[in-house]
Amino acid sequence: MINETPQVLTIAGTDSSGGAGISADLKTFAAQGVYGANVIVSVTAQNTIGVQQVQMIPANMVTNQIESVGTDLKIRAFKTGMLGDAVTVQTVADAIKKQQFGDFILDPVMIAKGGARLLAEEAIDAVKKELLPLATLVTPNIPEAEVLSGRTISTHEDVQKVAQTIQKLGAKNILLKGGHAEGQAVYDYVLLEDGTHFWLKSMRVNTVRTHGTGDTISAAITAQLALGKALKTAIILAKSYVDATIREGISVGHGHGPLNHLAMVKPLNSPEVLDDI
Ligand SMILES: Nc1ncnc2c1ncn2[C@@H]1O[C@H](COP(=O)(O)OP(=O)(O)OP(=O)(O)O)[C@@H](O)[C@H]1O
Ligand SMILES: Cc1ncc(CO)c(N)n1
Repeated sequence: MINETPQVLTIAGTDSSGGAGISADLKTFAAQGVYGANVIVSVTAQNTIGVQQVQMIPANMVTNQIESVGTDLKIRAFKTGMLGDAVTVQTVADAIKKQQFGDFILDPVMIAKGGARLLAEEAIDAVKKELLPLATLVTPNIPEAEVLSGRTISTHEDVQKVAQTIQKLGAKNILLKGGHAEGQAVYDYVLLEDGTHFWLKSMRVNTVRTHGTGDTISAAITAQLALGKALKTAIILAKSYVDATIREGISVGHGHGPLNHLAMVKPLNSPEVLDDI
């Protein structure tokens, strides 16, 4: 008998250039060895240079996609990415409360690398009130953490204080990603539900090919939780994965290029091809 394949879900937007959003999530899920389902809340005309257009999907279609997944698949963990507007945030919150999808990783996507808004200003309150309290882990980058907390970050001490403020808003566990800071090392900070914390330090890769790094790390954590890892282990494994996808980069597009999601997949062991034996 075949054991049931671990199944996960992403609820997010598409990126026509294939590097971020749903594309990054599904590639990450596959590379991490889990089965990925996808609920699409928005379609973006986007490339490595910027976001040219955003089209939101109607609320009832978002609800129906979530119900279709819920009535058939056994989702062990799920994540949200770009949610676009307040109606969609509310729709997703209402729909996921009716499901048993396991651990919820909330990636509070707000602004794309090129500067385009992926979450309306008026939707920020809805994310804080409706989604933060439901999440197992929230994964803001520095600007997103500043918006959620209403405080600014310039030092490592600020990072810790901001994470504590976000926890007081109702978030259980926080991964505050440090990619947007400066310096030769990147420091991600994790504050856990029990009040313990740790830093993940890695060397910064000098590259512009960082499109979808946030999507990728949150998808990898989702996958590792579905595979049964404890949260701390899942975060560490996911960080190692995103680091490899940046380090072993590929060359696509003219701007912030995508990651190499297959960085850790070993080349196949090819057979020798013989005319005769
Ligand atoms: N140049 C880099 N070199 C090494 N690691 C990086 C680099 N940039 C980002 N990271 C890592 O990638 C992960 C995502 O961090 P970041 O702060 O860039 O998220 P993000 O802004 O949400 O990403 P995006 O908006 O592209 O999806 C973190 O673990 C961070 O440490
Ligand atoms: C659709 C989409 N989701 C998330 C991001 C952030 O990486 C992006 N650029 N586009």
